[in-house]
Amino acid sequence: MGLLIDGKWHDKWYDTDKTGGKFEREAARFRNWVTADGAPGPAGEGGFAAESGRYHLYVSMACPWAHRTLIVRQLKGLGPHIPVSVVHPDMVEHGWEFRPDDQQHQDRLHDFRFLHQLYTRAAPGYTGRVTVPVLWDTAKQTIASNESADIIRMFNSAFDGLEGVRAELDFYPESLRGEIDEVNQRVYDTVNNGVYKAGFATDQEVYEQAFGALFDSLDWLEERLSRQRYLVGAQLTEADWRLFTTLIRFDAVYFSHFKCNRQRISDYPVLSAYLRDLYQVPGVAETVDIGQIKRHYYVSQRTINPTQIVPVGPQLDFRTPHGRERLQ
Ligand SMILES: N[C@@H](CCC(=O)N[C@@H](CS)C(=O)NCC(=O)O)C(=O)O
Repeated sequence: MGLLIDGKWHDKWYDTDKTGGKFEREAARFRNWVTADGAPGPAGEGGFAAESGRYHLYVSMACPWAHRTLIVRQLKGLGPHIPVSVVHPDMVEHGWEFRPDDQQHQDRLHDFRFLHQLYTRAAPGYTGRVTVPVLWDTAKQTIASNESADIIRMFNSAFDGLEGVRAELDFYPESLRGEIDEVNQRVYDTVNNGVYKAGFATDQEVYEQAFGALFDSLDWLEERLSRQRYLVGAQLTEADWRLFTTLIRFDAVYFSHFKCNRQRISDYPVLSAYLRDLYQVPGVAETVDIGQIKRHYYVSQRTINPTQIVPVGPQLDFRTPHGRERLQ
């Protein structure tokens, strides 16, 4: 675990001393937008046109932010157009890395050993964290984006003109944008990032605040989802996929490792059925790897789990009937 400073790797844990024990997530630095014709998007530069085979997606199966991009890639039918490389779940002294002797965890594009090499290829003097996901542009030889929230929006529409892409599936429909943005904001602050705020806190009060906000939001979601099948109504949107990647990790990791232990998702009747409903959407289960998820958190985050022992439980079964069709 570390970061690049002026293009050099330093092995350092997050510094929460400067922020009173609070974990503050660093903003992503590469914020260009892939668009259908290469016109500039809401941020960054133009010239990133959606072309088959041009972009390569780097992910970790463990990372909830990368997971969103894998789900939208899968559901939109972008697999044949955007190949993927998967880093090894252990993120230790060199940060995210590939394992040349392990088929599943190789850099299929550059044959790099470490993900930080990709960042310095894009920006030799880069200072900042080396995070997944990364959307690499083989034409410009740079990182198009390393912000998952942006990448899922690009995947949602920019590639719609390519063969086999499911243009009819829209996870950010115009008419629902206001409501989606509103839900995303609360879910991001208190749930997606909320579990990290609790888990990485180095101050009791800071932890308790994050814990309180997290469970207030989970209670709010439990109530909201008792009336409607999905977060903004009858239609699946990006808001659901953004929540899903935290919920699916919750009982296996966040409950114990991040001390988010007021209750498990399986103790919430509505949220647990909702989680199974999303898991059972065709294509989604293939993006979920609980083994890599557990391995990553318990082995990599040694300040929290110094023994690096990975717990054996819990028993999880997301395949049982969810009964949520009746809310349609
Ligand atoms: N804003 C980024 C955050 C990505 C992120 O923080 N990824 C984590 C993995 S779950 C990471 O790579 N962390 C490495 C680090 O912070 O050094 C996004 O949503 O794309």
